[in-house]
Amino acid sequence: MESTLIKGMNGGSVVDDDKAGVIGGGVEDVYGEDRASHDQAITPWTLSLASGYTLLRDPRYNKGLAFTEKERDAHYLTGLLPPALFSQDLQEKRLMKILREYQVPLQRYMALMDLQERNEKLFYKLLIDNVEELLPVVYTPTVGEACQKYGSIFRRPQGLFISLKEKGKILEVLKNWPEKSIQVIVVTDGERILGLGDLGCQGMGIPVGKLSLYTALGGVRPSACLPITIDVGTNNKKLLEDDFYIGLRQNRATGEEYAELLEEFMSAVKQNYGEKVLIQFEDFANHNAFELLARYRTTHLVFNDDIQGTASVVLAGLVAALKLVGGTLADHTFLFLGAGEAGTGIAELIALEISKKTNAPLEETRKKIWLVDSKGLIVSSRKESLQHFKKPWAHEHEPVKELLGAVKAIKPTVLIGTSGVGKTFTKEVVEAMASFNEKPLILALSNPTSQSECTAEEAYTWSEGRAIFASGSPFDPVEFNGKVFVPGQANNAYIFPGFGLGLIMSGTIRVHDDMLLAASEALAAQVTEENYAKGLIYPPFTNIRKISAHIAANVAAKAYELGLASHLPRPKDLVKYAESCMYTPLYNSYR
Ligand SMILES: NC(=O)C1=CN([C@@H]2O[C@H](COP(=O)(O)OP(=O)(O)OC[C@H]3O[C@@H](n4cnc5c(N)ncnc54)[C@H](OP(=O)(O)O)[C@@H]3O)[C@@H](O)[C@H]2O)C=CC1
Ligand SMILES: CC(=O)C(=O)O
Ligand SMILES: [Mg+2]
Repeated sequence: MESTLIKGMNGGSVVDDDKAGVIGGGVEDVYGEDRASHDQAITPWTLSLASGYTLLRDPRYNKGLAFTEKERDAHYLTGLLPPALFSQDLQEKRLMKILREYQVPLQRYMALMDLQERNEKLFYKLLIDNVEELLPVVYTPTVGEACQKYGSIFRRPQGLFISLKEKGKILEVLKNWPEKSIQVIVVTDGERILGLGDLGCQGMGIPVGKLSLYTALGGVRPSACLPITIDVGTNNKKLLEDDFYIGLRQNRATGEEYAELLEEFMSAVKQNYGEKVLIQFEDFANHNAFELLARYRTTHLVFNDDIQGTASVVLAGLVAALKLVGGTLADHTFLFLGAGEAGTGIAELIALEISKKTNAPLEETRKKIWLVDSKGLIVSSRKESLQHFKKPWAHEHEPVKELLGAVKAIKPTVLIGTSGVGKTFTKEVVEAMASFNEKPLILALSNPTSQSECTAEEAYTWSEGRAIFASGSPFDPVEFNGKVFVPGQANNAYIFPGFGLGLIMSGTIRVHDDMLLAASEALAAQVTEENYAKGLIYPPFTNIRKISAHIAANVAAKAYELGLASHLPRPKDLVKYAESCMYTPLYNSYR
């Protein structure tokens, strides 16, 4: 086969003629490319081939019918495409029409994954321009169903699979990944996928989905994102017996065997990608999650989204909600259903924020926060038998077995669901909240929708329209007594993309709790009077890139303040700098 060298961006054959382009999400396309987020120059596509056939199958550079006549000529594409020329906007219009025709959410998910595999820029343009419509497809709730059925819908592998079989050669496996300049890794071991439990290797849908949000919502370029699933087996009997299961067919490795694999992975990542690669732990079970975070937070740039990202987003919602319910955080009483990663992570950040604001010690500020787990209210008489992360919450109180009893005994102003169990905020629970609160604040955070502690309709109806409600997975607006209530989405997707961008653009080497508070503060500040008027405690996702830029700026500012940032000098205007770092999915022209 005769070789023809085709060069991309750095070969000088790509022209930025989209400089003035504006795409959705409220961020102007300053550079037409995401240059400022590059540590090194972009690797161009340099292919040896006889025709442009390969170019059409390279999702990073393929433009499909948007290749111009000149490009078709220059890149051996003539005849490989039908004659029509489509603009990127027309391509988007066509695809959105097709997507809307699918009745089944999983079909939309599969169509979007196919698009990502076929034409990356178009995929991200769709996602950014139609974020509210497509978020529930690439993310919760549909991604949950996709993970459950991953084996059956599997077409082409996405991300990197590292299994127990690769023990001793993880560095080699990392080197198989085609991209060398990685800035964010989202990694799972699949043991606690949303509220759906152990999905083993099929949890891969989560890192893939989270990273597509890193790009669409936070502007981190796709080539810098690496989804990883660590497969140590699964204890899900149904999957082990499923002919189409794609993972190792064995029970989960635990103890030393698990710890050694993770240690090798963490060392290999640092060796291969350096000190500044962000590793986001996602959907690990809590018996590993807390330990991994504690072990690696002083040696690596690590962030646990379920513990820390969730805490930051919920704190933002609570701070914003004060405008509607009044008082300061310290005036409120919090009750959680669920005392795992999300529950105790949020509780700790609320206590920290109150402590910072009031100068009261943490031990004191924790006392207004109560948690219920599967055995009932966490109280001091249970202390001995509690997991370490629950112990700080074992306050003096008589034992209470059920949530309803706890609600009646504690009389919280804020009720937060982080149990992973649906329908647990019953009519009686919501009515009790509404009986002693003028505006009960109710957050049903568990994902996906099937696991939500209650629906938006239930929260508004049972509280007679008085609840301020937000949920982990989205719900449609609800009409009650002639008034339309718009529920917010309390999901860590508001935080992690901007948070990660802030770390990357400042070259930060460690995550500090104050950065979570900084992210929270930035998000809360983005809620407008118009949002409050609708009862919203989060801004809509439509402007998420603008929001992410503000979060990134606040996080980076904190990193510089703490002396943890390495990109010097510090840019003067961090919001503008964050925006200039963001990847935009507009096509380049090829000479
Ligand atoms: N909206 C968002 O952004 C986020 C939402 N989540 C969601 O939160 C949920 C929990 O996640 P995570 O905290 O990581 O999970 P964990 O497994 O760490 O914690 C679950 C907690 O819920 C408790 N629990 C389970 N069943 C019941 C029950 N019937 N009654 C009372 N308590 C119960 C468990 O009790 P015990 O300890 O006794 O077993 C445990 O304390 C998931 O659905 C997840 O999708 C998570 C992160 C972010
Ligand atoms: C949103 C998320 O991270 C979770 O449900 O696990
Ligand atoms: Mg998660």
